[in-house]
Amino acid sequence: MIELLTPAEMGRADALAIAGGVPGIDLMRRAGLAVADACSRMAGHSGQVLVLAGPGNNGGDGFVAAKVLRQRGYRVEVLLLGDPGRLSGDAALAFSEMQAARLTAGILSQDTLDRVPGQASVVIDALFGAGLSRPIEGVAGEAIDRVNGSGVPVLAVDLPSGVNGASGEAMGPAIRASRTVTFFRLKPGHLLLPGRQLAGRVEIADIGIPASALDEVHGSEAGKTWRNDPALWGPAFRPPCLDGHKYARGHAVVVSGPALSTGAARLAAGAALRAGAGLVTVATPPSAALVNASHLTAVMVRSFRGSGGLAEMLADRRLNAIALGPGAGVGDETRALALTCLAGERAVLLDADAITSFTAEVEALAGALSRRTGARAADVVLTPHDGEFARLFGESAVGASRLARARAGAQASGAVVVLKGADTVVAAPDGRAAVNDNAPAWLATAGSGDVLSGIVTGLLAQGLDGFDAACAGVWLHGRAGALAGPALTAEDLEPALRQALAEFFSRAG
Ligand SMILES: NC(=O)C1=CN([C@@H]2O[C@H](COP(=O)(O)OP(=O)(O)OC[C@H]3O[C@@H](n4cnc5c(N)ncnc54)[C@H](O)[C@@H]3O)[C@@H](O)[C@H]2O)[C@@H](O)CC1
Ligand SMILES: [K+]
Repeated sequence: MIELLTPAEMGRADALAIAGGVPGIDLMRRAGLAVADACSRMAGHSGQVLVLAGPGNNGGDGFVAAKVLRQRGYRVEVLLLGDPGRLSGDAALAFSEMQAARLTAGILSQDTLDRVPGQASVVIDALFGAGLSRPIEGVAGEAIDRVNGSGVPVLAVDLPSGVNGASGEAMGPAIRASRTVTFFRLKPGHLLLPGRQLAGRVEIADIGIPASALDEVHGSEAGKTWRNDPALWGPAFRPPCLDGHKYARGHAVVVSGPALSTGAARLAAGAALRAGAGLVTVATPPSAALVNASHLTAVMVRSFRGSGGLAEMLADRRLNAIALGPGAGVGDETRALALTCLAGERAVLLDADAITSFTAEVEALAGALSRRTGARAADVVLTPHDGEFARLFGESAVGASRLARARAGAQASGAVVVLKGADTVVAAPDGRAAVNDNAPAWLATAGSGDVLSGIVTGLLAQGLDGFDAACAGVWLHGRAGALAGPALTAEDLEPALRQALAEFFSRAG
């Protein structure tokens, strides 16, 4: 279940299920039951539950849950935002079924705000879900502030109210939930920040939408979106064959910076080797050759002079993946090296200074990419963090969500874009995208990005395509960070990567 559906796609999946003969009220009853089950687990055998219900179908799920919880013996209070007479469709039906079970609703207003959260041991947030269309204001916003300030555990229905399901952005006040029950598939807003933090632990409930609906709705004009998970890229990443040769696993090159900035390239090179590249060479300017050579053992060192020298080295077609950027320095020289890397039939990763060397000149980069030929023409990966992304693509892209920005960047450049952050997004030029959620906060440390570049380059050398290598690299990097644990440094990631790979291969069988 790694597909992510936007609220609009989810609405179409609901509609397809209904058109296929599953009544909408049945979907709502199953949704509400799943919410009631989650609430029972949170509240224990007894307790008081406050249900905040909105005017749409999210509120409808809340009415079903309220009724079920009441029947289970909980004390339940329902406060409805708006006029019950204006409820319509399945929500109106669920409201009357709740009333038939002798549970009435109060109206959420200034007069009833002091009952929020009152004596409740759990608050069910059924104000807004997929239908949130503007920032929450007025009494609903005040109720959200009161709930958030109370410390009472909150169970959100589908999405924490106020969170945009497509982007994870908080549109005005937003519920801070301890748990969220969503339906059929996760939404991008459950993984993108701040939505991920506001949703708490997310559970996915099956409400009877047939899997066939997924084929029709997942991946429309906006492209497919997934949670970054081994299920996405695992099939493309096989362990070495018993009768394999190291040359079959590629030869990665990492370009070193000058004498005083060589550590980044060595971190990347070590990670590329650990990720499984058969051979790894650090390509170094002559001034840094000695310092690189004195620190490297399994990784080879070769010196080159300027972009002409690098082009000569790269004439060896066995060098099938190259990384440039970590410690490279910003300027014309790095830019020329990047164009040299791109002008050949090999996979290329550009990071850090290599990206910044194209500041506001994405057309120059895109032009070089468009001239690429051969089987690996599309295997170019850019790994910017937010600042580097803004420098390359300009401020205009800054307002959009990280998912939309990464997609726009991939489309504008023609490269796979890894927009790094706590919620790293990987996007391909054709619109495919994956959102990563396994990286611990400890991973934000000096040199961590260099290790990521190395892992991705090592995977590119083994023949993974740009999107798979980027997704796998980001996931393995996050997993290595989690295994290395608190207070990790970039040096700790390489041994932890070994453990992450061992885990992955043992699960993949
Ligand atoms: N048949 C279905 O479509 C199903 C829907 N389900 C539930 O239905 C939800 C989606 O229902 P809806 O599409 O009705 O949307 P919501 O219930 O999320 O909200 C829509 C209503 O809120 C109003 N609204 C939106 N933003 C507002 C704001 N900031 N301030 C005040 N009012 C605002 C809209 O005008 C509309 O009346 C899902 O999140 C899920 O919980 C589930 O019951 C499963 C089945
Ligand atoms: K909600």
